[in-house]
Amino acid sequence: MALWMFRRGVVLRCVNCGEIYEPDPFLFKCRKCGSLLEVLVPVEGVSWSSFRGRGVWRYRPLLPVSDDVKPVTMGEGGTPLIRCENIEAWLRDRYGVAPRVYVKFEGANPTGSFKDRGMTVIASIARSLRVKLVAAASTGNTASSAAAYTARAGLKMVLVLPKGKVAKGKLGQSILYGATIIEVDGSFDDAMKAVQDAVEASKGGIYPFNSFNPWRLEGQKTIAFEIAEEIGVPDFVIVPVGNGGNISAIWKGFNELHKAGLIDKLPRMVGVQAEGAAPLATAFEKGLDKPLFVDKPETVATAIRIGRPVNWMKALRAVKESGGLFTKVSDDEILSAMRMLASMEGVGAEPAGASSLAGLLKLVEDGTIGNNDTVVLVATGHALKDPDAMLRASTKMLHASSSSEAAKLLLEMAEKS
Ligand SMILES: Cc1ncc(COP(=O)(O)O)c(C=O)c1O
Ligand SMILES: N[C@@H](CCOP(=O)(O)O)C(=O)O
Repeated sequence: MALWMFRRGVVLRCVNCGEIYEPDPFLFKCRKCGSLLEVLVPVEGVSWSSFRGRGVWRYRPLLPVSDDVKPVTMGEGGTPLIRCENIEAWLRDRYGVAPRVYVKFEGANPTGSFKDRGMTVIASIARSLRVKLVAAASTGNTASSAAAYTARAGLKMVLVLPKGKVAKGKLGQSILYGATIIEVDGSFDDAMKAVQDAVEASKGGIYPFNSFNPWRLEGQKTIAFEIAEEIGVPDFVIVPVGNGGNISAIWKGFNELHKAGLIDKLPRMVGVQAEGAAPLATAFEKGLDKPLFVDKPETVATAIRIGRPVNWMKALRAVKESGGLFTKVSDDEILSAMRMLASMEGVGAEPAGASSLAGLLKLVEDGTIGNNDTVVLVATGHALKDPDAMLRASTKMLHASSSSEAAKLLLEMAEKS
């Protein structure tokens, strides 16, 4: 086993039965009950001054890989945490409520989404293992990120994508980075099943970069580290949820800081799902402790068009343990939030990314979030990922038949303003 790769004291634990395993980069499910695993990293002796440099690798003392592993990195992480004073003023005018609102803009990562945080860690592990073939199912962002990081690591990448359901920017990126692509007739959940089945049958011959691989999620917990280091612990962190990996990783990050004594409280985690793809939000609403899987998920937010989230247990636990909640938003609310974030704050997020703002509006309206609350919206992906959605979200254009007519229109506008 590749024990040299892992920090001393790191173990794997089953999220369901609690069984503990030695760190094994090829173990993705509990041998006893078949549930997913999580990585436990020792936090003793870690202080704020342990962290050096910037981005994901700044937090190396809390990452599970040993110092002998050479990172495959492009400077991912260290994304801007942007105060949204225009949205705050709008909320004050409209609802008489004044929370402090920040956006963690994950679109600023090298391939335009939070996935890069996970991929830098898992690509470093995979390169050290010299794996022969990497695979991932994707709604698009995992694909483009995995394709980029495997290209950089010199690894062979195969992506399984739901045919016709991946936003153009993401598909274009995946092609550009040189991955082999299998388009499957079916949904993301079908693509995911194909990867899980093939990984299991290959007995180590195919290495998965999806979030059922717990080592990948370790990179994503650095979102929590960056937020806490920059502004302390917010009252709410609002996260768009599809497969459920990211919200659980962020929650894990806050917990590690808490355990290390670096923060003295924890945030409430809010998961946002689209109405047409809400297996977790619906279960939460009904007080169930299992998801209500959706066979034909539908939403304009293609990144979270997922009916059978593999990390459902971790995601439900994150929300419940934190005293948080799930909420559902409609496609119209998502597109309107996308427009609002861009036109009021200059932050261009893809539909799934903007759904965190749509969630905030719901929770301000129903009184869950109020005065003096500090809220961080995780804007998970860049607007450029999905040009069709940008065009759907944008306002109508004026037309001029000549340059002189365009100049005339401009002058008329100047007179009126
Ligand atoms: C832009 C974007 N937002 C949100 C999500 C949902 O994250 P998770 O699947 O970890 O719940 C994804 C994909 O997973 C995504 O690509
Ligand atoms: N939205 C995701 C879905 C699958 O990704 P994973 O993070 O669960 O591996 C994507 O971008 O493909």
